[in-house]
Amino acid sequence: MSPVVVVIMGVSGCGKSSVGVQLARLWNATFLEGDAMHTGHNLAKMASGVPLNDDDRLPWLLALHSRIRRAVDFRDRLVVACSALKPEYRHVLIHGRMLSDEDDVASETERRDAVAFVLLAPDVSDLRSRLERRAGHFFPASLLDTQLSTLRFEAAELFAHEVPDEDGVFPPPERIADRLASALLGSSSSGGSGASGGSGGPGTAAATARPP
Ligand SMILES: Nc1ncnc2c1ncn2[C@@H]1O[C@H](COP(=O)(O)OP(=O)(O)O)[C@@H](O)[C@H]1O
Ligand SMILES: O=C(O)[C@H](O)[C@@H](O)[C@H](O)[C@H](O)COP(=O)(O)O
Repeated sequence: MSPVVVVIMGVSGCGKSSVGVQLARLWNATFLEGDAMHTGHNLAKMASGVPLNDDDRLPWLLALHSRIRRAVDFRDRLVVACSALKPEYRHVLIHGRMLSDEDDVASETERRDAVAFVLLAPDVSDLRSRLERRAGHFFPASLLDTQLSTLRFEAAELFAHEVPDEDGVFPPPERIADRLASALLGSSSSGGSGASGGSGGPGTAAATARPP
């Protein structure tokens, strides 16, 4: 199954919302801002400088899962901005529960293939200055380190992994969105899963095709 849902993931300030809005426009999808679905408790906790834990995040991830599930079932394109920092969290987004023994059965694979994860990973110095410049947001720059230490992923989980180019420049949101949209439109017209034509090198949107 080609992707129906794209989750733009990564730590705070990496550009999830900026890329997500533009990708949704180009790919003709609905955009869902994950932060809009946090509980008041979670927002207040982060605003007070305390990072969320697994228990705080679970209801939020389940709420996002129900939107993702509906999009997959109805094949309604959806782009979601969500930190999705751990493999366990991404599993909840796709399947609506934590990892379990049943996870490798064929029906689960189809659902997994319908959801593409795109990791945005600017340099830490870039992230820090973006967060320090971002006025009026509930998320304090002081929490960036906890986000970076919580983030875990394997290349095979990702549809694309965006990093700075060889000159250390992170691409603008428009360029990332453009490349993602081309890869997604290519993957749906060819009927295949994952991105096609990526070089696999750093800085390449859609560089990492999902394994079959
Ligand atoms: N690719 C980019 N290059 C430079 N600045 C960016 C880029 N993407 C986002 N920004 C800026 O970084 C800040 C955080 O972006 P945002 O999209 O809100 O990130 P997130 O949703 O991941 O927290 C904003 O001020 C935004 O304008
Ligand atoms: O899982 C979490 O700890 C939060 O979701 C966190 O990752 C998110 O980043 C904040 O909500 C800040 O919002 P932005 O990511 O949009 O800056």
